[in-house]
Amino acid sequence: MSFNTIDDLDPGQRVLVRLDLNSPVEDGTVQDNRRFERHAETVRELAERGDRVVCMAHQGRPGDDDFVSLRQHADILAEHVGRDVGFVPDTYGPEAIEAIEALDAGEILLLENVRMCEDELPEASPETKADTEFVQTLAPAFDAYVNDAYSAAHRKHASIVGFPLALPAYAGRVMESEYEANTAIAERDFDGQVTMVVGGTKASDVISVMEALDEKVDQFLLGGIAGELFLRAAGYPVGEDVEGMDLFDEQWERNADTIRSVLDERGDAITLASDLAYEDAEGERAEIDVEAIEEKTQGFLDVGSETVETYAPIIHESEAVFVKGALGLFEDERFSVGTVGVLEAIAETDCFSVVGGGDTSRAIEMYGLDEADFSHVSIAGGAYIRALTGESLPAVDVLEDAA
Ligand SMILES: Nc1ncnc2c1ncn2[C@@H]1O[C@H](COP(=O)(O)OP(=O)(O)O)[C@@H](O)[C@H]1O
Ligand SMILES: O=C(OP(=O)(O)O)[C@H](O)COP(=O)(O)O
Repeated sequence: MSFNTIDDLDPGQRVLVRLDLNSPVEDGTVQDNRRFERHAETVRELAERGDRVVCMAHQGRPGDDDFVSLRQHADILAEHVGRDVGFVPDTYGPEAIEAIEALDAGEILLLENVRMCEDELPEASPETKADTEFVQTLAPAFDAYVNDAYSAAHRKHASIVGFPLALPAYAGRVMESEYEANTAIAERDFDGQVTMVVGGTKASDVISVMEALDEKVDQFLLGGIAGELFLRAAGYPVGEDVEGMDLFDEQWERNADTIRSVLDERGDAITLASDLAYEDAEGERAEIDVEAIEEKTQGFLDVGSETVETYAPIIHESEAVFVKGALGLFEDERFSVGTVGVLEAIAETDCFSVVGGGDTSRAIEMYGLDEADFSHVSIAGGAYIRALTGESLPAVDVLEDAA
């Protein structure tokens, strides 16, 4: 390992731990997910060693609906850790410092959403971030900093890259295991067919992975919002916003040229959905062949069953399958057919398989699939993509420099 881990940190200290508890928020309620379960292991280990454990994390971005307090996160984390997790509605002010100083050995505290602090977000160098009031005020209350937030490791934010310059820095268990698994994949070669299932909401993630893994991946199977944008580039009347949506047009403006050129150059390696699913007037799932669509009048929320029947045999023939992003709005059972169908096909084979994405990995537990049927399930989205494409991660770079 190129950085220090908890094994290198003496127990009984005051430890500041960066977690990634960024979660789906539905009607103001934070949804439990794998990130809590995974990070709980690091937090429990530190508490059991007699450390005073202070956690910081983010939720959403200012201006978005899911930009909320971490109060609910503290309760969900506590359930997974099996110990109380205190919460203080402050990031680094007097209230936070007082709560930190009041902790006893083995106690756990979660600070308020770090993105409520002005110094956190604008991306900057580790030196600039280390110099902020946030880092300079909080760091002296601790003996060590542990970064467990692998899924936010691609961000040059204060809580990620600033603290390692101000405190002795270590990687947590999630950081360690995700780094090991995802980096190994980038360096691995496969003899047989390599397939990548790409979907989800972020077209730019999908494009960058398709461009960077051009040589390595033989077949890309598309779905989700990203897949619909590719259908639009292929000439189908879909992939645009209708009825107050804001998922497609802005992404299309930004990415249309790249999507067209990827499709042009790698068309033979790209399979698009042949049918799509939507909600009919009775509120039931209905499907339509893409050739039969004359005009988009409502949202398409999943790929259709025929598409799944095309994708499954391609997966069965593969030696390695990677997944990034869901093929539909799987959180709604009616539109889980594409995502679950593909995951089931992967689980049936003994190919090398990795499922990534904070949201997408949630489908595995939601639909009763067994994590043991996959080689690795990553709780990271953007960071996983960067690792797969061999890009370095700022959080890992600073941990390495610190070591
Ligand atoms: N057609 C669709 N309409 C609305 N949402 C979709 C559609 N297809 C996929 N999604 C959503 O995409 C989300 C996952 O995408 P993304 O955020 O890119 O991935 P991740 O967080 O897994 O990296 C899922 O929560 C799913 O509901
Ligand atoms: O959920 C996250 O990223 P992901 O959606 O790529 O998995 C991370 O918490 C990073 O959040 P951000 O993309 O708002 O910086």
